[in-house]
Amino acid sequence: MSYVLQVSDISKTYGNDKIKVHALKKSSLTFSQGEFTAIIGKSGSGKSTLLRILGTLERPDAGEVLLDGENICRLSDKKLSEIRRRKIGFIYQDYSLFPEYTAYENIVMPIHLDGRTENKHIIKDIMNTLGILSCGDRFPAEMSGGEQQRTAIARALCISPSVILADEPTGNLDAENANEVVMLMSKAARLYNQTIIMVTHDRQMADYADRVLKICDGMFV
Ligand SMILES: Nc1ncnc2c1ncn2[C@@H]1O[C@H](COP(=O)(O)OP(=O)(O)OP(=O)(O)O)[C@@H](O)[C@H]1O
Repeated sequence: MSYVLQVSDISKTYGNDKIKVHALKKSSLTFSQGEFTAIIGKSGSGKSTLLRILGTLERPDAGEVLLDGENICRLSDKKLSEIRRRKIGFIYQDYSLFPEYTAYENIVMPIHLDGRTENKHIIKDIMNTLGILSCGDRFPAEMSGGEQQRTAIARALCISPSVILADEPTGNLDAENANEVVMLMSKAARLYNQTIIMVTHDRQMADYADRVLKICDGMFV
């Protein structure tokens, strides 16, 4: 079976000779195409460290990460930024939208930054799926938190990345909006066969995922 992401024996240690924090300890995981995975664990268990390594924002001290079969731990910074642009979608707790651009402009920004032109039909289809078709001309300040996060999800989906990494995507939302956002992520994974990995504190949010992984002190249990 081929996997979108294959993580083998990765370790990450922070600190110096006196104080060492083993954030990840020889962790191995695989992620399949179209699978929506939730990663849960207590504060400090290593969730964000893993997501940063999968997102090529940090390198592990040992082990390897294969994205579409390519070891992303050994690539140059230039190649990594290309991979981030084309193969990885990011969703953050604070939405990270540009306030001076409309929802539509925010959504298509990664395509434009890559020097390409968007297919308007595909963008409209994604916006429709996420229930934000009517928000296209609005600025982030004119949208609710839920609408802003759905815009951020559309932005991640529109490049059809190999994987979407979502770090506490519901952290700033009330219960109703949080449920809706995660339900839509689950729907998008199915509809677009999109691999999504979500880190969350919230066990209830994790229930929407196809698979829940628990991390404890840098190890998956
Ligand atoms: N840059 C860093 N320098 C030193 N220690 C770090 C650094 N980043 C993370 N750590 C430590 O590594 C461990 C794992 O941190 P990480 O941020 O991955 O946990 P987390 O599960 O995402 O926590 P939270 O849910 O609070 O965000 C923690 O003990 C943390 O203090």
